[in-house]
Amino acid sequence: MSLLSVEDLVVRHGLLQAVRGVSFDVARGETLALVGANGAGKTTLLRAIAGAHQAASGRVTFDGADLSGVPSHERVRKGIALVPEGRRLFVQMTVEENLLLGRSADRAGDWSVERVLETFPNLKPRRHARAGHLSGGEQQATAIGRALMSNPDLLLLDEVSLGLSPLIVDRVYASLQELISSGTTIILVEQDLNRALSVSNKVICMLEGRIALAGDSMTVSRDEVTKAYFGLHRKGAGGVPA
Ligand SMILES: Nc1ncnc2c1ncn2[C@@H]1O[C@H](COP(=O)(O)OP(=O)(O)OP(=O)(O)O)[C@@H](O)[C@H]1O
Repeated sequence: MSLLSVEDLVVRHGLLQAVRGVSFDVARGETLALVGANGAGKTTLLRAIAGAHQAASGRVTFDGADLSGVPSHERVRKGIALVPEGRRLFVQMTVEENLLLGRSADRAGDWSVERVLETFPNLKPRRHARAGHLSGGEQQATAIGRALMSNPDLLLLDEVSLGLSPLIVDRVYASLQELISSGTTIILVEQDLNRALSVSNKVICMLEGRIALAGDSMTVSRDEVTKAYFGLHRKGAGGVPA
């Protein structure tokens, strides 16, 4: 049975349909990369799964339970944790205090402040620093750590590399790789196609609110994804922009 099942989901911002009838499944232990151009609907889809944005129609089923009408804080209790774009840390609070907020879901599991600091060693010396004083990479690690502290079954990561230097992105991804190896189920939105394909088992490319391409990350070609990204696959156009 799938851990997450999304069926014909429609999500609106006012009159705009940002997600238009999207369906897919994620099995336990899988990593799904969501790619697509700006405005394709990736963030809106993640937020709808997390319950941060209400769907207009369709269904999200998690671990066999229909989540329709279930508010976001209840979804965290059920095991869905979102690391939002822009991190959204409490800047006046320390790293440790931000991490401990993840505990409010009160879910059983192995994640502790110590384990987060082991996973993200760059945070160790910053444990008592205010989040507002951290570098971008340290903030990102804190945001992921805070989500892990809820002992999630499903981790939703929205553009974790945004605004970070390539070196720091490498570090964040090295830590993510450990999470993936330990069996955490992840959906991640990533702009960098190579990174998205290398870290995931499955990839979905969104275009204007719809799934333009869904495939196996190992077998799908970069060209196919790039074409789907630009909507060239359905127009039958030949070349892929450089
Ligand atoms: N709060 C909002 N109010 C109105 N429209 C919105 C809102 N958030 C997103 N949109 C619109 O919904 C569509 C999907 O946006 P969304 O942020 O989900 O896309 P995305 O693929 O995550 O893009 P990005 O990479 O730019 O974050 C876009 O047309 C966007 O302008």
